Amino acid sequence: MKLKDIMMNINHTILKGTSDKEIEGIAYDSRAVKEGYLFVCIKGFKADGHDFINDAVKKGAKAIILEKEGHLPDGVTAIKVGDSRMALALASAAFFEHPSKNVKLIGVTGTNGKTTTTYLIKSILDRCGYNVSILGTISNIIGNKAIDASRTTPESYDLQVLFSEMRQLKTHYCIMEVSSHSLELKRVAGLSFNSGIFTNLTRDHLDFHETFENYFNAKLKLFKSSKTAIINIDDEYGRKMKDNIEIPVITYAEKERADVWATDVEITANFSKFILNYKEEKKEIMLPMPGRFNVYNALAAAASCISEGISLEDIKKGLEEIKGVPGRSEVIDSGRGFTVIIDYAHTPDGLENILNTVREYVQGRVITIFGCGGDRDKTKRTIMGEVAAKLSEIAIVTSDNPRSEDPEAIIKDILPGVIKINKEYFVIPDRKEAIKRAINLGKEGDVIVVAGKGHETYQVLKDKTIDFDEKQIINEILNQM
Ligand SMILES: CC(=O)N[C@H]1[C@@H](OP(=O)(O)OP(=O)(O)OC[C@H]2O[C@@H](n3ccc(=O)[nH]c3=O)[C@H](O)[C@@H]2O)O[C@H](CO)[C@@H](O)[C@@H]1O[C@H](C)C(=O)N[C@@H](C)C(=O)N[C@H](CCC(=O)O)C(=O)O
Ligand SMILES: Nc1ncnc2c1ncn2[C@@H]1O[C@H](COP(=O)(O)OP(=O)(O)OP(=O)(O)O)[C@@H](O)[C@H]1O
Ligand SMILES: N[C@H](CCC[C@H](N)C(=O)O)C(=O)O
Ligand SMILES: [Mg+2]
Repeated sequence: MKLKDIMMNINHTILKGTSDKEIEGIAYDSRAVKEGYLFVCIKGFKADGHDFINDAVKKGAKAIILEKEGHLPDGVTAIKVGDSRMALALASAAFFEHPSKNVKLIGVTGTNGKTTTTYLIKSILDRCGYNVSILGTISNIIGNKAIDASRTTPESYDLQVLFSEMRQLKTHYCIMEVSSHSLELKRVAGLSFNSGIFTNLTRDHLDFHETFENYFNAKLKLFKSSKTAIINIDDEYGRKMKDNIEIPVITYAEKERADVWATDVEITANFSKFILNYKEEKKEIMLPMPGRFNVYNALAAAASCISEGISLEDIKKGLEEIKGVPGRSEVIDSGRGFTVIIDYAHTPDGLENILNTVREYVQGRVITIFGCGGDRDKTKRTIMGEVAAKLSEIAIVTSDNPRSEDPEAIIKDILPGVIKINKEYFVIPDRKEAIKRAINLGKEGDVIVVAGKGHETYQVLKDKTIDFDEKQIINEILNQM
C-alpha cells in the first residue's frame, strides 16, 4: 500500500522525503523491521523507539513515523505526528484495510471478570451457530487455533493482524478483553465496538494509572467507541460510568431491579442457580460455575447477547453448556476427602470473592495459598494479605510472578495484612513447596485455594521464566502421597 494512503486519516507533517512510496509492512519494534517497512517510533516506559531509527533503516525501513525530530539517513521518508501510539493504531488499520469492520466486536472491560465473561458470551454465540473469536488473557482464539497471548489486549498492530485472520475465516463475532492499559496506550484506538461491557472497578494497577480517577477514566474510554453500553449498576463505579456516557445503556444487577437482573440466587459447590429476568421474561439458569461473582459475569454475558438479538432460551442453554474457564474456580479432587481449587484471583476483590464463595459451602477449613505479582500495584499487597487471613483458617504466603522484584520483599509487603488478623499462617516463598505444605495439611472437608496464577503455566522470575503448570504440579504432589 502507498504510504500516503496509510496516512490518509492521520494528522501528520512530512519532514523529509515523499509519501508516494509503496510500504510492505509496519513495525513498532526495530527488531521486526523488514525491507520496505514503515517503522513507528514509540517513546515507551523502558525504551524510546526514536533511539532505534538507525537500526530500523539498516534493516530496510523506507519510512519513519516519529514524534521527535532528529537526524535521518537519506532516502528515508520522515513523518511527524503528535501521538505515535495513535498513529500506529490508525496506520495499522489502514494498512490491513480495516479488517475489524467485517467482524462484530464486543469489548469487555473492568477489574475482574473480563475473561470469564468473554467465555460465557462465546458459549452462547457458539450454540447459535456463529463463528466466534476471543482475544484475551488466556489466549487468542481464532477458528480452531488458540494463539498464545502475552498481553490481555495485544498492541494495536498485532490486533489488526489478528482481525485480518478473522476476516479470512469469516468470523462473525470477536469478543475481546479491553484492559485499562490498552485503552490508555491506544492499543484499541480506531476500533468500533457493537457493545462495550463494564464489569466492576476495584483496586488494581495503581502502579500504572497512579490514581483511581485515572483508572476509571481509562475504562470510560471504551464507551466513547461503543454503540451500546452494558453496565453493572450494583458496582459504584458502574453507576458513575452510566452517568458519564451518552450512548444507549443496558443495565444489569443482582441487588436491585435493572434491565437484566438476577433473583433467587443459590450457590453450591458446583453451581450457581438463579432466575434471569428480562422485561416480563424469566428463565431459571443452572450455571455450572459457583460464586455470586459468576452470576454477575453471566448477567453481563446475557445482557450483551440480548443486545445482539439472541433469545433468552439460547442464552440459558449457552450459559448452562459452558465447560468452565481454564484456571478460574477449577476444582481438583484430592481423592482424600479435601478439594483443591485453582483460581486466578490476583486482586483483593477477586480473592475476597473466591474465598467467600468457598466459605458458603466448605465443611472443614479453608487453606489459602497466594502471593502477589512483582512490578505490579504494590498497594494491593497488604490488603490481599488481610483478605486471605480473614477468610481462611490457614493462610500460606508464597510467590506469584516476582518478575524483577525480590520475592522476599513482596512477601514483606503482604505480611502486615496477614499478621493483623492473628490467625495461623506460614511463609513459604517457593510456590511448589507452599502447595506441598497445604496438601500435607489437608483433612476431610477442607478446601485448599491456590490463588493468583490460574491458567498460567510458567513463573516469571528476575532472570528467567520457568515452567510452572500448577495443575500438573498439584496432581504430581497428590500422586506422590
Ligand atoms: C506498561 C505497558 O503496558 N507497557 C507496554 C508498552 O511498552 P512500552 O511502550 O513502554 O515499550 P518499551 O519497552 O519502553 O519500548 C518503546 C518502544 O521501543 C521499541 N524498541 C525497543 C527495543 C528495541 O531494540 N527496538 C525497539 O524498536 C519497542 O518495541 C517499543 O515500541 O508497549 C509494549 C509493546 O506493545 C508492551 O510490550 C509493554 O507491555 C509491558 C511489557 C507490560 O507488562 N504490560 C502489562 C502491564 C499490560 O499491558 N497489562 C495489561 C493489563 C492486564 C490486566 O488485564 O490486568 C494487558 O493488556 O495485558
Ligand atoms: N465479576 C467478578 N467480580 C469479582 N471477582 C471476579 C469476577 N469474576 C471473576 N472474579 C475473580 O477474579 C479472578 C479473575 O477472573 P477473570 O480472569 O475472569 O478476570 P479478568 O478481568 O479477565 O482478569 P485480568 O485483569 O487478569 O485479565 C477469578 O479467578 C475470580 O477469582
Ligand atoms: N493481567 C494481570 C494478571 C496478574 C496475574 C498474576 N499472576 C501476576 O502475575 O501478578 C496483570 O498483568 O497484572
Ligand atoms: Mg482477563
